[in-house]
Amino acid sequence: MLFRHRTSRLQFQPPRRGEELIRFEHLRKSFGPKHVFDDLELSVYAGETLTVIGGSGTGKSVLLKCLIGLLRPDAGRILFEGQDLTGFREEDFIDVRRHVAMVFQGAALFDSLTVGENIAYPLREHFPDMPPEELRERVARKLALVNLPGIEDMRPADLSGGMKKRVGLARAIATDPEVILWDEPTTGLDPVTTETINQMIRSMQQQLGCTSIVVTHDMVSAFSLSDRIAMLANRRIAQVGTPEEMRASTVPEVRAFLDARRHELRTQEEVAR
Ligand SMILES: Nc1ncnc2c1ncn2[C@@H]1O[C@H](COP(=O)(O)OP(=O)(O)OP(=O)(O)O)[C@@H](O)[C@H]1O
Repeated sequence: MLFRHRTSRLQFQPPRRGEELIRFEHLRKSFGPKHVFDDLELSVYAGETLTVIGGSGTGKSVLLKCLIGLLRPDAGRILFEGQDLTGFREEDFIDVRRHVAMVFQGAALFDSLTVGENIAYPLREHFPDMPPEELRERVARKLALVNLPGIEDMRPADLSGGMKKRVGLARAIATDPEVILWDEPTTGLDPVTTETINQMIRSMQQQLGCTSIVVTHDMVSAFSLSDRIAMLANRRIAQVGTPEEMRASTVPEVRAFLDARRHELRTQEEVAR
């Protein structure tokens, strides 16, 4: 069933898999004297999982925040489905965030609300007319999708770190976004929970056809999850390519970054053998 939502400036036609969905064009961003991006260019295609890697402070989180309007670029354009978001007002970004959902590093759940109320929150915001039974049904469906059925009445304080991340994901996908942004989804998790979260990222792509942009320090996850990997260095994208292309890279910044993490990646290959 379709529900009324606020008048939208964003005209969104779901793109076909493989079509360009997002383009960062000549992006510049500084904080005072600190230049984070200088003429950054990057395209993201519908249905792909793109991982953004790079050293600490290279602007991985800033890139995600610019896309959903939490930060504004100084110059350049961000095209979403061909529409330039840089002229959007704060209220226009509410609609962008219905299509592009961010799963925050710390899950960022409201502790005073139950799990069910946390997941219902964005639905109430975007679909004020949705009847309570439809709300309940959608919340239940999203919890089932993250393999946590029936925990609506629990409180965030009673959940493990991995469960919180999955509830954070259920809330992020409550509005059926086309794009999911993952900010360090596996940081601080043990290997088993890391694999569970990685499976979630894959299943969002396979079951829902979502496009994912993943920011991570975890090279093992980056290489196992991604259709493409983009590396940020020196205020721009140093290279973007498939995991195989990145492994074989001769771009100096990429080579140096990956060589410094050779041990992590070698261990992964040994485990895979
Ligand atoms: N709101 C802000 N105000 C001032 N400086 C900021 C702000 N947000 C980010 N920065 C600066 O921009 C740079 C890039 O930050 P960002 O958080 O995107 O890095 P990152 O690549 O995600 O790093 P990490 O891997 O350590 O999380 C950093 O130097 C950071 O201090």
